[in-house]
Amino acid sequence: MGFSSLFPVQVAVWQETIGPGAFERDLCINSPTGSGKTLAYALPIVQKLSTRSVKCLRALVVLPTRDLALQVKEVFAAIAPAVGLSVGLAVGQSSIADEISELIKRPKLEAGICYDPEDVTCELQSSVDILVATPGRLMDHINSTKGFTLEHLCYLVVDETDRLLREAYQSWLPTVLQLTQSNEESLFPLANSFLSSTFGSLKTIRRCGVERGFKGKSHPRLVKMVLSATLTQDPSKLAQLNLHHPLLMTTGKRRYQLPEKLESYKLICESNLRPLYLVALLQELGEEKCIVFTSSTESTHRLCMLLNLFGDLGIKIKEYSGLQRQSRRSKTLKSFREGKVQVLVSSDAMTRGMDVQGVRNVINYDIPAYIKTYIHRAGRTARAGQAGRCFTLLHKYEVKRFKKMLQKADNESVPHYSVPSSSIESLRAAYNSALGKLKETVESEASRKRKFGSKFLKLSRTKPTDRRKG
Ligand SMILES: Nc1ncnc2c1ncn2[C@@H]1O[C@H](COP(=O)(O)OP(=O)(O)OP(=O)(O)O)[C@@H](O)[C@H]1O
Repeated sequence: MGFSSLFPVQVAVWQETIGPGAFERDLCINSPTGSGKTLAYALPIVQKLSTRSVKCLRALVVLPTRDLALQVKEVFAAIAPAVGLSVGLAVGQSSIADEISELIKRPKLEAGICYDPEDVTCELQSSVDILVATPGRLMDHINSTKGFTLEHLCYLVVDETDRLLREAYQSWLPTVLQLTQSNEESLFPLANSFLSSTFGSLKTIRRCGVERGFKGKSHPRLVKMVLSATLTQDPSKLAQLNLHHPLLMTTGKRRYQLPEKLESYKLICESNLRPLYLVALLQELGEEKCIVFTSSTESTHRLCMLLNLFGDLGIKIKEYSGLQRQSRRSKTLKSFREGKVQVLVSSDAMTRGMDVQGVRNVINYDIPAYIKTYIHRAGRTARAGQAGRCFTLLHKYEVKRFKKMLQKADNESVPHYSVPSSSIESLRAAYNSALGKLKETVESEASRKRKFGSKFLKLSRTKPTDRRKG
């Protein structure tokens, strides 16, 4: 991967997981954004599994979003094949049939014999040793994919833990924990009957020893690693993970820590002039890659439209938000990675975990509501020991709240950043004209939506089959 040495969190996790006494405890890792947490768990898992002799699903990594899962899969894909391990991906908004054929090995067809997918007696095997998944699609496979089993699972990673614990996603966590509990350690004596009735054909109760590929070795339980840059230390929340003598590994005394080379600035302006200040700031930053965060998908959409109506700013600006289709988002992200787009206007869909090389600046167009949000947004820059800047646009009445919020991350003073008033004045005419055009665009969008809505309503009053097509 071109790395010459390990980052501190990678060394610390390696020492805790490899060698005598390894993985005696589950690990809770709280380390700043961009500090290399992905490789910190990927390396020991791949190392540990490198001696396995039978292919089956032994490591599961769960992440909250599809783009994040893709990113983590790439990290595993860079190191796992070297020791003969395969990595799979289970994420929403992609064909489940294609995914199943990637994840499950069909029995070899002998001449003249056809494979019957309904035949429950035929043994299906996993094609992958490591699976990177989002919770929804993971549950789809658990509930309905023949041959998909967590019976052999040795490692469970819950990345962006605090975010994943907040969202229940069809009870994915209790389900995974139930399915991976060995019989003798089961707290639920009725688990077998519960599972067989709840999950249909599922046959995935854990057995120890041979089936998990650790004959004669000392790993009878499922090892868990949970990580975040803002990991919760609330025992009642962590209890959901049923951790085994958990060990907290953290970089500093504080829960919230910003990257060392991050510089935070505040830019004070009147609320109605924020777009002007933003444009002036973007012009100053030139072609440096930048992410502008807003507080909602709606304001992301409008702000991006407004910026693009400003006339030729000489910067390519695109929207990235939960309002868009996944395919559109992925395309935008690719262009941003490749440098074809310089500015992304984003809702919080982008805040967690995304790693894009060369992002030098982050701008909070709206003040984040919580320090956690600030940390994850700002953490899209100043990654991997690089320098980066985070600007927050504030009304003067918000300054006190902002200061208090940043104190939680040990950031006592945030300097002012000012843009020359001449830049603001020179942009006024373009701003007024852009506002006019924005009004027209928003109205025409709304009328298109209304038309589409009434068409959809008409369709929905016809046959149910037509409705599905609509
Ligand atoms: N040992 C290393 N040497 C140099 N670069 C590294 C090393 N390990 C990881 N990196 C790079 O550091 C960047 C950040 O890594 P990663 O995405 O794992 O951070 P993270 O701690 O998970 O951040 P976040 O909390 O935002 O998800 C990536 O671009 C990765 O390629």
